Amino acid sequence: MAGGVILAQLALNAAEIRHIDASSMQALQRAEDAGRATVDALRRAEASPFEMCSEGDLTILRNITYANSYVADLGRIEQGVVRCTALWGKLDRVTRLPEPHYRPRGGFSVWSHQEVLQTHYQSNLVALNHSLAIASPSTFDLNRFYQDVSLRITNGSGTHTYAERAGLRYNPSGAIELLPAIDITECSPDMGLCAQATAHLHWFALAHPLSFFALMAGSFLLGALAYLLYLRLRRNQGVLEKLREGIANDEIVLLYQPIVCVRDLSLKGYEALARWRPADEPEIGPDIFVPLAAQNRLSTALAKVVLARALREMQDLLQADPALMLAVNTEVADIEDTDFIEFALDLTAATPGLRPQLHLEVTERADIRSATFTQNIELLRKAGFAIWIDDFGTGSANLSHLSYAQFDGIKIDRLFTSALSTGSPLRSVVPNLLRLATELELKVVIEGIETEEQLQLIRSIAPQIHAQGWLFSKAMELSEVLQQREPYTLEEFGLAA
Ligand SMILES: Nc1nc2c(ncn2[C@@H]2O[C@@H]3COP(=O)(O)O[C@H]4[C@@H](O)[C@H](n5cnc6c(=O)[nH]c(N)nc65)O[C@@H]4COP(=O)(O)O[C@H]3[C@H]2O)c(=O)[nH]1
Repeated sequence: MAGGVILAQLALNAAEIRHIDASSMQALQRAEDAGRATVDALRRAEASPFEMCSEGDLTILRNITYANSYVADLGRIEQGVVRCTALWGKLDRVTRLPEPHYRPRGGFSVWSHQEVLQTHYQSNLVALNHSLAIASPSTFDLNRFYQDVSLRITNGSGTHTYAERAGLRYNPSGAIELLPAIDITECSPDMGLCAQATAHLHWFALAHPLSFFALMAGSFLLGALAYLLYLRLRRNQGVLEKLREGIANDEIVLLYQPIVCVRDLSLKGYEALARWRPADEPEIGPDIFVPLAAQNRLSTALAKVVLARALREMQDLLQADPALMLAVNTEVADIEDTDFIEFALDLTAATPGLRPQLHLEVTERADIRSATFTQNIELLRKAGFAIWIDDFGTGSANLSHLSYAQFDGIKIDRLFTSALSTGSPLRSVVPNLLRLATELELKVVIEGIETEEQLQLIRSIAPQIHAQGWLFSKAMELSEVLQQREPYTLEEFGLAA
């Protein structure tokens, strides 16, 4: 904010200095014009062939005066006495001129009009031999220049002032004069004239109060925005650091949601769903921390702890029932990461027989298609893992995926499941996806079964597929899974065998 005000102040003062300089240049130009015109009028008057103050002479003086806007009157002087003027004619009263105030080069004499005639206005008398020019008060016309600048027209040495005018101020009260007055003088040596312009520099805040307050408000807003941005970055960095520590310190726990066969509702496996339980803080859902990890190169670290924990917690169940599967979520970036592939192979090196029971579900959060992805899918499948495409049919996981690599199955997103029993235009998507899966020999799990009606519909279309959803169970704590509840029955859900 202070920087903005200082810049505005500097800009204002630079503009003011240019303005003062321009004022003195303009005033000097006017003074030169007036000087030349006066000299010209006097020389022409001197050239009059008529007797001094005769009718002919007065006519000549009048004609010169009419044609010259800088000269108010032209007269004749003899031995220091004014004899006549074009305006007044022959003078009865003797008007004796005092000693000239100033004698410029070329035989001229200059008086201040006020000194000679005690007029209230400011002007000059200039004489050359027998001729006298009475300048008009507007000869130097200083009032036509910027009103805020003080102007003074002088002779070259500054001893005679031809005209002067005080400048108005932006800040007439003049309460604050901490800033200096700037004085710029321009001279014309040929004419023996100088123009001096003076003005005080102004405080931006007083000269432009509205702009000042707008600048203050703008700077304040910018500052506040920058501060908020800083806080946000710091908070994000804080959360990220916490997540990094949370992954390392086993704060990522897993819940398990059952997956059943649609035909007879027999239990086919579980999907491991991660939760972040930071110490002394409320649980955080995967919708928040999974994308955060994905955006900050923590995805693989997360995938590793999830896979390791899932295997550690479910190994006994899997070994007890080789038909039971365990789905674990991964990102495309994890599959592309050699570190994760090696980790998965090492982790299961002692129990390779469990690999076909481990279903790695791949979710794509960014559009990444690489040769590494395809190669690693092949590698994992060769090693025995099953690879599934998660959220199939949604924007990020679609048909084009199937061309990258060979997959074992697709998970149909719950978006389409909820459309099944409504008048939604998406209603036909599930039957179409099922046809496609059959053609491509892909296994299918349909997600998000919430109602008996949806289960019934699915059973009528594709009894061979598997399903998961809140109708059967929400994601459960490991302790519940290990209690191994009674198998689901068709009757339980109002279905006939
Ligand atoms: N409304 C409704 N929802 C149902 C129903 N049945 C299951 N769900 C929820 O749908 C999500 C299914 O998981 P997903 O599609 O893999 O979607 C997952 C997955 O993409 C991601 N995720 C979860 N755990 C992990 C993980 O360990 N690693 C990675 N990379 N992603 C994970 O977070 C997403 C959300 O997981 P959750 O919040 O646990 O949400 C789970 C589950 O609780 C239902 O009948 N109705």
